[in-house]
Amino acid sequence: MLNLLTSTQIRQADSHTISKDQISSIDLMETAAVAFTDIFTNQYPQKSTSISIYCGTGNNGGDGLAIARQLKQRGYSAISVKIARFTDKASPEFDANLKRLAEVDVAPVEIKNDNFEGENAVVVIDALLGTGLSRPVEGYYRALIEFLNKIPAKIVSVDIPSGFCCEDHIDPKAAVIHSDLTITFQLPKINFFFPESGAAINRFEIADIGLDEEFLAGQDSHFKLIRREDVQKILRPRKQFSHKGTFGHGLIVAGSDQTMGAALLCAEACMQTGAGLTTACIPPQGLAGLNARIPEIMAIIRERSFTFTDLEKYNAIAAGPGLGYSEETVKLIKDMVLKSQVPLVIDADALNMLSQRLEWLKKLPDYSILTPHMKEFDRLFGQHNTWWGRVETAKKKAAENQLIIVLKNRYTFIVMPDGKVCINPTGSPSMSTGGMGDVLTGMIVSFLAQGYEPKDAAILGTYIHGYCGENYPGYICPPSALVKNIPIKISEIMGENWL
Ligand SMILES: NC(=O)C1=CN([C@@H]2O[C@H](COP(=O)(O)OP(=O)(O)OC[C@H]3O[C@@H](n4cnc5c(N)ncnc54)[C@H](O)[C@@H]3O)[C@@H](O)[C@H]2O)[C@@H](O)CC1
Ligand SMILES: Nc1ncnc2c1ncn2[C@@H]1O[C@H](COP(=O)(O)OP(=O)(O)O)[C@@H](O)[C@H]1O
Ligand SMILES: [K+]
Repeated sequence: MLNLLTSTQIRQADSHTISKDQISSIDLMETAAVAFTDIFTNQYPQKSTSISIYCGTGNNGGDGLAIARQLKQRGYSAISVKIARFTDKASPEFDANLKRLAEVDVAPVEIKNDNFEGENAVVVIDALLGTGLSRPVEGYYRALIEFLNKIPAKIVSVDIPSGFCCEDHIDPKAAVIHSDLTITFQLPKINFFFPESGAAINRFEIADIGLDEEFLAGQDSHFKLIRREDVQKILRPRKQFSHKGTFGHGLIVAGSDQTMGAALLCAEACMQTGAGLTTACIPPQGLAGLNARIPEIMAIIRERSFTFTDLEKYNAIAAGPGLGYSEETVKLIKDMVLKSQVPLVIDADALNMLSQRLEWLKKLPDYSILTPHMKEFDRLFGQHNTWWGRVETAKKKAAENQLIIVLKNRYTFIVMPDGKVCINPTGSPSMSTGGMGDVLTGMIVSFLAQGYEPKDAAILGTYIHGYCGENYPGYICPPSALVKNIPIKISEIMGENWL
């Protein structure tokens, strides 16, 4: 997994690379400017595009000046450079690149107060402030950021949107550039994955600047980004001499009168993800629908006051999707919490029951997996004002109770009992439609049934769920369509290894 680092750690990686590779800071800046320009010119190939580059006087501004020179040398003809000269301080690399700007025919304009001239460029490159941000942005910088956010130009930020805080709580009132594209150096920054960054980070791309990989991987960090190769390493091919018993039996306890679809989606996801057998425990009204829609699934009919007498025959159990919240369902889930010998996947209504009975947290089998969305999470662990706060609480609760918490969002956080937070990069807004979470639960329980370790099942389920959704060729991805794609998408990820 990719180790995600704080700004301080990235700065240390800069210094380490500079001393280890015996390159100068100005050379590293040049590499960064070239890497940025390569991506930028791919996005905006039209050389007549009018581009205004706003530079601060630190190293982010230094990058901006080097990028201006690069663009001009590559034939971009309508380049203007604006320097926000709000203090007398300037970094040596900024000064050096300002001198080098004379190599190309660009005369920078200095901005010294908030008397900004109109801006008509089609693209603005934002090189005002980078990871050196040490306090909230106020005064002229704030005014300039607010001014740029109002103009119609597309904004491409260098490294981070100016004013962006790379880790810890995000202040919604902070002045920050609203970028259309951020071209970030070496690693995505931790807060790129937090929903509050949505206004500042629409989309990001990574520019490799050659920092020492071993040093980056060796830094202490809780945050890891899941990559395709991690998932490929975990997935096992299905063996030749196998049979349905090889791939486990998943049980789905779900469904009620008005939400039977959740049970069907969850059970089908379990089957399509590869469990050898899937049984859905549903009320009698659901049986005809289940048999008609998914003949592969077996059913246990849940009459009033039903309890399990044979829980041990299942390799993995999920509870909650569309289950309903009644005295009987509470009794059923309590019984499972107390009796199950295997980790449970707890979702939806079962999570809501848990939030009223927090004493169950300690009683759940170790490595059980909770899959809350934001509202379910807050119902469980209290109201939170920030996602950073939510992740901190999740780390604490996962450790205290030896649980895995899959906190769902655009980039789902999988919080492990050891405090590690694995961030899932896959998924798309086409997946924001009811029933999507039920599919995720079915996929996770399926991987558990097949014998994957709980932490691997959570990673595989979440990554592949998002992968299926982001590759769906449509404006929305209906969960019932996603489910049908799962087997093809798993073999696509596995490549030649799928059999
Ligand atoms: N050699 C290196 O270290 C490299 C640095 N790079 C660039 O350097 C950037 C970091 O540069 P710096 O550390 O110079 O920092 P910045 O360019 O982000 O900021 C520099 C100045 O802004 C001041 N400042 C901080 N917060 C402020 C605020 N709220 N309001 C007004 N002024 C504020 C600081 O005191 C500092 O003088 C990265 O984001 C990246 O763009 C890249 O060129 C890669 C190589
Ligand atoms: N914009 C998005 N980008 C990526 N993934 C998304 C997006 N919207 C929803 N999802 C994914 O879809 C699932 C929705 O789960 P949930 O809210 O529990 O849905 P439901 O309760 O309707 O089944 C989560 O796994 C979430 O990560
Ligand atoms: K910037």
